Amino acid sequence: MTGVIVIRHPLIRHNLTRLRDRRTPPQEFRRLLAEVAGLMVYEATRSLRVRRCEVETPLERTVGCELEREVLLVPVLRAGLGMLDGILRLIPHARVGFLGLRREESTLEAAFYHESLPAGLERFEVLVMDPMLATGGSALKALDRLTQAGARRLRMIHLVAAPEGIRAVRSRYPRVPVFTAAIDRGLNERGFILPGLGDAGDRLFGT
Ligand SMILES: O=P(O)(O)OC[C@H]1O[C@H](OP(=O)(O)OP(=O)(O)O)[C@H](O)[C@@H]1O
Ligand SMILES: O=c1cc[nH]c(=O)[nH]1
Ligand SMILES: [Mg+2]
Repeated sequence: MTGVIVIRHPLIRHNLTRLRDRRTPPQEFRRLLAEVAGLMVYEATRSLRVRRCEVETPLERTVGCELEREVLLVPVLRAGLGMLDGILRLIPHARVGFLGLRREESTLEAAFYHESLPAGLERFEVLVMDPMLATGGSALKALDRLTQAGARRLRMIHLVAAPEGIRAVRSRYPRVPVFTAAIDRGLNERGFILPGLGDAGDRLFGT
């Protein structure tokens, strides 16, 4: 599928398996999720544009490069928070915005309950993070809101994606790349990803 990048690094695959394991407790789940997110961001930011700049070394002036645009990280609450620290470790100068979305259990419809975004989203490279892409309803709401607020350069980063969610995002946002560590088989009747890893938010926060 074009625009969908499955990052299959051995360390990511190893840790993802630990995250899938039902016996992994919240403390370990949190650590592993942050670690995998950090490993994924290297690939997810590979195509960020840089521009030439000059730098003075202790010995002489030379040419280097710097990121062309500011980076904005947007974790989708709650589960996206589990990816934030791992990504911030690699992009410490990034700004951070938040979108709070909760999927209603019976309808699987996602509803907003929080938003905190900087002004002038046009100037950012926006990296939206959420470990789970299931029906795609939450991702679409997040993308709709961010584009409505002016974001032009967006990329999604997930841990586990269902084909249903990928199709939903790619059909409405064909130019937004989707990075994931795995594409799973599909959804069960309650909208959970199979085999998946269960409810990421609950496992992260022990609820
Ligand atoms: O693709 P979808 O069908 O919309 O499902 C995916 C969403 O469901 C989960 O969040 P949830 O609503 O459980 O909130 P939480 O992170 O607070 O647990 C997950 O973190 C995604 O945001
Ligand atoms: O499998 C799923 C689907 C939605 N949200 C989750 O946390 N897990
Ligand atoms: Mg949840």
